Amino acid sequence: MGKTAEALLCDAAVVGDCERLRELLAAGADPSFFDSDGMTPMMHAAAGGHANAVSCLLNAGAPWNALSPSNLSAGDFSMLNDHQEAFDVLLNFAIQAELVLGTVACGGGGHGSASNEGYLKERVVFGEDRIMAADSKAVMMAWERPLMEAHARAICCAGAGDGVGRILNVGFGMGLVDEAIQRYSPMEHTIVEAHSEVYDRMIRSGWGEKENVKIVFGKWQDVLPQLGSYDGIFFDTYGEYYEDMREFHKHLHRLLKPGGIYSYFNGLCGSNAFFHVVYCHLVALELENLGYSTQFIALPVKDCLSEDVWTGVKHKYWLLDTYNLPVYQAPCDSD
Ligand SMILES: C[S@@+](CC[C@H](N)C(=O)[O-])C[C@H]1O[C@@H](n2cnc3c(N)ncnc32)[C@H](O)[C@@H]1O
Repeated sequence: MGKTAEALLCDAAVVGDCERLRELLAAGADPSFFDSDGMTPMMHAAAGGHANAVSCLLNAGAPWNALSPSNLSAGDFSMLNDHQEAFDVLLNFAIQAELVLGTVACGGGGHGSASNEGYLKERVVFGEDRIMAADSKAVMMAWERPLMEAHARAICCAGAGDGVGRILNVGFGMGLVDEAIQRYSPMEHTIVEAHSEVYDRMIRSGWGEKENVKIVFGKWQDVLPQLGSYDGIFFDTYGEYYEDMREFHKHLHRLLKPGGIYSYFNGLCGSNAFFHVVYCHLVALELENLGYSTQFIALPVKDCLSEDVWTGVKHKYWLLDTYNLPVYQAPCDSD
């Protein structure tokens, strides 16, 4: 029996034969086909570094975000095999697609993709090393402590000399970032928290009595009028979507002082390396358009993430070896 048009498409993609690909596509071969190994023609083209074949398949409607059985996309195959040109083609296409169509690749934002309203009404369970919401989903986990310490450093250590000014943290969770912020003795440290049980726990553990701490209870969306302007801001909520974070970004021009530093928990698409890169670029594009300068600090996380960290957790929200800590600086007055 002869091969199907789709199998031939995969063969042409493996060797990067663009003429043959065009012929087969023109005759109606389906570019979104998965072969018996769960690979699409574009994954084959990307794995072989055939950038022109990747373009040809994208133009024919092949999905850039299809996943193999091991959860790898065409972009991941280009990254894994160091094929820069094929990677660039896929990255540019994915950014354009996400800009137009929104959150195709990853519905969720940083921590969790449950409904925020639903989560805020649920009970949470506080453990030694985690806060859990319903359905065995982790709201926050202690393995992130070094990341939170690095975020605190980024938002507190911007200015030269004069001590640390006014800092805002949105989302208290386990208080890891806030503990780290306190070590810099900021002039003022405002914390926004919307979950009543997390808030009660903060109060019970003495956060309300700290001289430089101001706690604002409520959803950040509702308490914006109570907030001032800050030298450093960290954003890390739960159960919100990328769209919610974008909404928060619309208020940065008022919340962040000129030259101030903004950072957020960068868990966007934390279970797929290529999708994660796409979302790092999307946020950077969005904030650079507003005049912010961007820097990502690469932090290895393999060592703090043994498999048993996730015992009892339904959704492993971070699977990558490197955490990209975002540091955005607001334009200075004179910029
Ligand atoms: C991932 S935890 C934050 C972890 C924190 N960065 C730490 O170092 O422990 C997210 C927190 O955001 C809170 N939260 C969720 N939605 C919120 C909202 N809309 N406004 C303010 N806080 C929110 C959650 O209750 C939770 O305490």
